[in-house]
Amino acid sequence: MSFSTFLETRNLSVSYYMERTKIPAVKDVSFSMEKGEILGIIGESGSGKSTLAKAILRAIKPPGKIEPSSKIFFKGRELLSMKETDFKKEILWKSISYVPQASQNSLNNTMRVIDHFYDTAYSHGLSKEKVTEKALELLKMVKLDPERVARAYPFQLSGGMKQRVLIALSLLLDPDLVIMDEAVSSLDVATQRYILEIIKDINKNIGTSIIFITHDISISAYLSTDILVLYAGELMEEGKAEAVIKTPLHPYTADLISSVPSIGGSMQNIRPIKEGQPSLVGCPFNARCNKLMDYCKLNHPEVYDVNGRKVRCFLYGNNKDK
Ligand SMILES: Nc1ncnc2c1ncn2[C@@H]1O[C@H](COP(=O)(O)OP(=O)(O)OP(=O)(O)O)[C@@H](O)[C@H]1O
Repeated sequence: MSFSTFLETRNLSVSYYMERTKIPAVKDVSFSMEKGEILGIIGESGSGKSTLAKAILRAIKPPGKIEPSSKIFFKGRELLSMKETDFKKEILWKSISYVPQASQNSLNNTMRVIDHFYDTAYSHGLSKEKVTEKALELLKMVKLDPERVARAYPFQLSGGMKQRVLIALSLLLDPDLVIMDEAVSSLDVATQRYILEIIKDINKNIGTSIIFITHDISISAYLSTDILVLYAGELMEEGKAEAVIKTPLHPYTADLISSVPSIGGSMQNIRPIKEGQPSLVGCPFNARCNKLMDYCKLNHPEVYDVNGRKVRCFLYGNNKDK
């Protein structure tokens, strides 16, 4: 790891140990991100996006387990080997915070919005005056009427407003990184766009780095500076967003892009992605791939470096004589 690396996972693997089977949800994922990036993590349902986010937050609960070979470096510290109390005191909320999936339900309807800010700040020793001042400033930043919303109960707010409250809350302790899991998925398209603009502004104006998890590649294309594509728990492609969207290298990324009207081109060019389950033998995408070679059926590709892009596909590996 270079000391300038902001976040780096190395061989991160997470499995859920059920009574009879082991579900490997995240497999050997190695990626890094620099400060100031908006990294979009995309993939279909079940591809391991939330599990990856929870691993960085050390929020994996049994039957889930982070495999021992995994490492997560953040600003020069290895997070998984930190004492839990140190992680909670020094990293969580203060350096890395999050907006969880289905987050609108994570607000407590019996507490006013401002009390959620007091609650979050409580264990970090901030005075009530300071928290009030900061909360109002943040509510304004996410384009809410600060005084009115601070006094409101969550049930008095729309879904989009609650989502903005949660984004404001995630910024309370000035974190370097916020992980947002499907933060706009449940909202209508106009509200989504409005919130994506706010997220872009936060990134630009206060420099907060963001990991934005979504199953919708058009959202990622719109928001992200960098994109990481997951399939069946594995990194399939990673690179600068513009390059990934304009010239996708992995057949799966290409299929995701051409299945979406807003970035795939005209309606005539839209192709639905072939259905199928991840394969347990060979390349996990082999049952759905339109560039399938015989070799992919039995062999598992590693991640290849293609001009600074990462891609897990034999089209880019040295597979001659195979
Ligand atoms: N608590 C759990 N117990 C058992 N298996 C789990 C648990 N949480 C996730 N999994 C399994 O791990 C795999 C990855 O799930 P994960 O929720 O991380 O995917 P995801 O890409 O975030 O999907 P979604 O977009 O639907 O949330 C799936 O096969 C899922 O069934």
